[in-house]
Amino acid sequence: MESIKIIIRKIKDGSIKEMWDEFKWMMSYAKNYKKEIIFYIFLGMFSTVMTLISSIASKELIDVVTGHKISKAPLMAVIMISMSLFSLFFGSIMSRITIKINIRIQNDIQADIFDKIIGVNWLDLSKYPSGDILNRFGSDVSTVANSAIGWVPDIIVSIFNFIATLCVVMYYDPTMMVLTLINAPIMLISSKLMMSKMRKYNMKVKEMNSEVMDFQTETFSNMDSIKSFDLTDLFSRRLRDFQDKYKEVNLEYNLFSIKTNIILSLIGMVIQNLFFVWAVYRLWTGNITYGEMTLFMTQSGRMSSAFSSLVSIIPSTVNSTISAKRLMELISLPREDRAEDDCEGLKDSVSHGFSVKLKDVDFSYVKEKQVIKSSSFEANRNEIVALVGPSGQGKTTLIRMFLGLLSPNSGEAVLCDKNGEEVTLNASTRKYFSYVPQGNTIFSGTIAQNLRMVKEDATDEEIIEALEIACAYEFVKELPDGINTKVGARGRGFSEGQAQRISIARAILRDAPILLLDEATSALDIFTEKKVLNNIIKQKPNKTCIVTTHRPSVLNLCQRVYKVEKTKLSQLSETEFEEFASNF
Ligand SMILES: Nc1ncnc2c1ncn2[C@@H]1O[C@H](COP(=O)(O)OP(=O)(O)OP(=O)(O)O)[C@@H](O)[C@H]1O
Repeated sequence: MESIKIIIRKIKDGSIKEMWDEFKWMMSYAKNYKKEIIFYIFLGMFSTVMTLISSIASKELIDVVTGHKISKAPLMAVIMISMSLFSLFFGSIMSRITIKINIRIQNDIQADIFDKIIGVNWLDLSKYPSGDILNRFGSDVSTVANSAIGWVPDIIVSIFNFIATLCVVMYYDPTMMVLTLINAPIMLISSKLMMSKMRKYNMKVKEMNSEVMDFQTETFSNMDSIKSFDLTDLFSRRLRDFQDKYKEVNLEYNLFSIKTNIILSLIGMVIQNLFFVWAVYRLWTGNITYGEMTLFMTQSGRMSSAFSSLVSIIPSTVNSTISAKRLMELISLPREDRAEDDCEGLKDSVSHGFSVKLKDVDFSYVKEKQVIKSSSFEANRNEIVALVGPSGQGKTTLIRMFLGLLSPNSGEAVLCDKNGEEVTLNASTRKYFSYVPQGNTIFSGTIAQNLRMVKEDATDEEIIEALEIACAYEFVKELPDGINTKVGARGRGFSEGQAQRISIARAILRDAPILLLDEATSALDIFTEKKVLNNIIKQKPNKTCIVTTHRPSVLNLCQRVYKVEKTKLSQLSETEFEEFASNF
């Protein structure tokens, strides 16, 4: 009675329903491979039939040797050997098909999930640590892909195997069949009881893996700081702490698995021994032949292995549904708003330039902390407009709003063409912006490849022109391979100021009407900084340039300066500006 109550509780706590939804999601990927999967199942069943025929042939052969049906001997030997060879052959084909489909499904799922993840709303995705995303993208995708191909076919083939073997046993001795079936309800009830605990442990292990991955990515991308602050011992200790936690979680899960395995194996052993005792008894009483006895023993082994593979589907099901759950969570995050149609009308005015406007905007990342409140802003074509203010007051937040990565909680953020037509800033207006973020954003490849990322068909001359405007060509031309010089990830091999100028050149090559420079000239000397900004305005007419800066040298080039402080964005008057600049 108690166990029935537990089962009902498990069903009610929703883990079965949750798993069913996750299963359906995984299977949606397998749908595209119906034909291959059906073929795989067919081969699996065929191989089972071959093995059964081979077992029956071996029974006959034993009967021949022990004095029965002597005339059938050569035929039985041929059948037995050829069936075993057939089954070997089909086993190899199946393994080949499995790997082929598996790689294709894995690539499919990975590509699909990758597209979905990069299409997710920036703010929602930014809440996940990059190590966690990497772990989900790597290990969870591969688990789901393996299950999409292996799961259903394996269940079907194992059930077929079980039933076919059962039929053979029933044909020779129905009591044996009953003994075999005792296994089933016991195994099913115990696996059901294990399910929710297994899911809990599995989730814990996966979360731990994500934490470790996050720690590793963070450590290796901040090696400079770790070494310069002499933090190597600290990070070594942290790694060991993670390893201890990892060990603890995994060992806990392993202990649980061992306990459940022992219970299931004991049940299996009892049944198998009952089976054996019954077969010996039947042989002793002369009801079966030696051949039948051997057949029962091999079939009992086959049935228990078919049953174990059915039971082992349970932990792998838990593992893959948890992976599916983690991936579903990522891809079900809200997608970016791409109101493509709204910005259709802007296409023709690109060469005339655009204005960017904020109208009475409020924004907060989290409810408790307002970042921008009742603020307005305007930057027009042929203008350099500065955003200044103390650190952490919201300058980068405003840049994210211009890029349509963030939307105001209230008020309007719009792009405006020369005729005054306005379009709300969103993911599809992003193409009208060139952005140079804070920090190093160079990718591995050559300098030319880095620039061509934003304009695939750019000629060498266009690349050189952009590098010249960004004052980068003066050092690039001195390099032995010029624009084809290799750059390491994050600009390795170049100084910060050089990497910044390559990033600016890339933004210039994109030739978008609006250029956003977020502290993008911070590593340049004052002279080069001024030269870069002057070049942009002179050589690229109708551009709107918005810069965030802490340096007064840039401010003198700006038509307007906005200060962000204490949630307010306010335009500085000339006197305020002079006062502000003198306080630097
Ligand atoms: N992804 C985020 N989630 C939650 N809060 C954030 C996030 N990014 C920034 N903030 C908060 O928003 C505020 C403004 O940050 P922002 O990066 O816009 O400042 P900033 O003026 O550009 O600073 P700095 O001059 O140092 O670059 C800060 O208090 C910061 O803690």
